Amino acid sequence: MCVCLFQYMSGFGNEFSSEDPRCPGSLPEGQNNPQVSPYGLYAEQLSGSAFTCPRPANKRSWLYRILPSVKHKPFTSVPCGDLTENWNEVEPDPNQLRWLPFTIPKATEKKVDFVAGLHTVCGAGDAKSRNGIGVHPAFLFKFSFLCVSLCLFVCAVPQQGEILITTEFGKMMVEPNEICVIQQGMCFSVDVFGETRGYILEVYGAHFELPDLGPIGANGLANPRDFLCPVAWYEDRKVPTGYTVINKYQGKLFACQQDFSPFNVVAWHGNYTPYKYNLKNFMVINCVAFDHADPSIFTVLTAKSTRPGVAIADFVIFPPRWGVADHTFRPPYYHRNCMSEFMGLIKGHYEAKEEGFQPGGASLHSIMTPHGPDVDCFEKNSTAELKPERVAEGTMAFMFESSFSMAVTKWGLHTCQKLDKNYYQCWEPLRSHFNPNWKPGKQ
Ligand SMILES: O=C(O)Cc1cc(O)ccc1O
Ligand SMILES: [Fe+2]
Repeated sequence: MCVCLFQYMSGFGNEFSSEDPRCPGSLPEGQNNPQVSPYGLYAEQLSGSAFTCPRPANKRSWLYRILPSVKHKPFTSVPCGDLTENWNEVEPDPNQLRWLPFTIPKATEKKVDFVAGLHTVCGAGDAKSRNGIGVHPAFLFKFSFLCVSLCLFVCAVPQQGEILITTEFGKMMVEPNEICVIQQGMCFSVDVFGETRGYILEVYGAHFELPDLGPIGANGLANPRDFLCPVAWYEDRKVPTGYTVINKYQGKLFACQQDFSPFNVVAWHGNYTPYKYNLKNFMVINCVAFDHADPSIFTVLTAKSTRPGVAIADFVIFPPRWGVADHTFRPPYYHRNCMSEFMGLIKGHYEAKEEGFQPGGASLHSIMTPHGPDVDCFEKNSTAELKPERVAEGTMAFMFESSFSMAVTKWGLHTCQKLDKNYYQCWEPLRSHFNPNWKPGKQ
């Protein structure tokens, strides 16, 4: 475990600025492109939105670096392993799907780095038209140096083991129950300190935003001040083997070599940055009268589509909270959804399925596929005394909810060998309680 302490700046989408303290004055004052930048640095812009995007959606950062990113040898294609964007590998499967915890390679086995540790389980859409998503459970043991520059927006959810993410903007230590977002084009590397597992959501063409709060008011859910962005940190070193930068481009991986560290940014400013967020800071809104509120009240981040209110992907959590609803079946309801629901469990037990859905595992309930509480949950909660009680204590389940109809990959259905073939059986014992002689007020 790494005990280094890192510094962060707080806020969501702020205009941040940061200088590595070893080089005071490295950020040019009053302009972005001085004829000669302080300390002889190169100025480089990273655009996260079209130049012409309206101001609230306009994102870019200026990086002042020892050498510019352009100084690299040509990219060549490298194997993608289990990372895919081929959504036609297997026949569509509309069933409720559940996976047992994905296996993490053991310390004795060969090292698995971040890229080799990614396995696409489901997704949809197309990176070329920049409309779609991919879900990649990640499990790896040891890190070998790699830099990854991705053409997408990545939301990483570590489930076991902390991950040290070095980016062009600085370093972030992200532990389970925290999430981090790396944005399109940002170069980063991942260090792990033992057996590590997590979930990655890749969004091809939209930024994650905080959801609107509507009638909730100005505060609540994920508050902007709880998002943390790294501070500038650079290294000026060469390694005999050179550096490999892996680029995910149009759904495929490419590698290039360069003889200097890509983490050579001495100072930067802008509103396009990586960030992390601790889920314990989520200010939970919940029903205090009756009925079960839709899980959209637990949305941490949303990547909006162009249709109002319809997300390419929402990142939703099921945090510890009080359940107090009167005369109500309190757990999730039975439902069929026009959205796809991919769920994972960071820790604890999920309220609708105390057993079977395990930390490090996953489930997928596709568009209009019926799902809901298992039989134990239904029977228990139909007769439970409705006193105020803590729900999901010590638990953190999450959902990637998407308007895309997701395809499951060959890896997800077969190769991983983690598909729980008996999942449907958790609803089999549900029996009819129908009583045709039922009279109002007599039950
Ligand atoms: O299916 C699930 O378990 C997720 C979910 C939870 C909830 O409280 C309401 C709807 C929903 O899809
Ligand atoms: Fe659901």
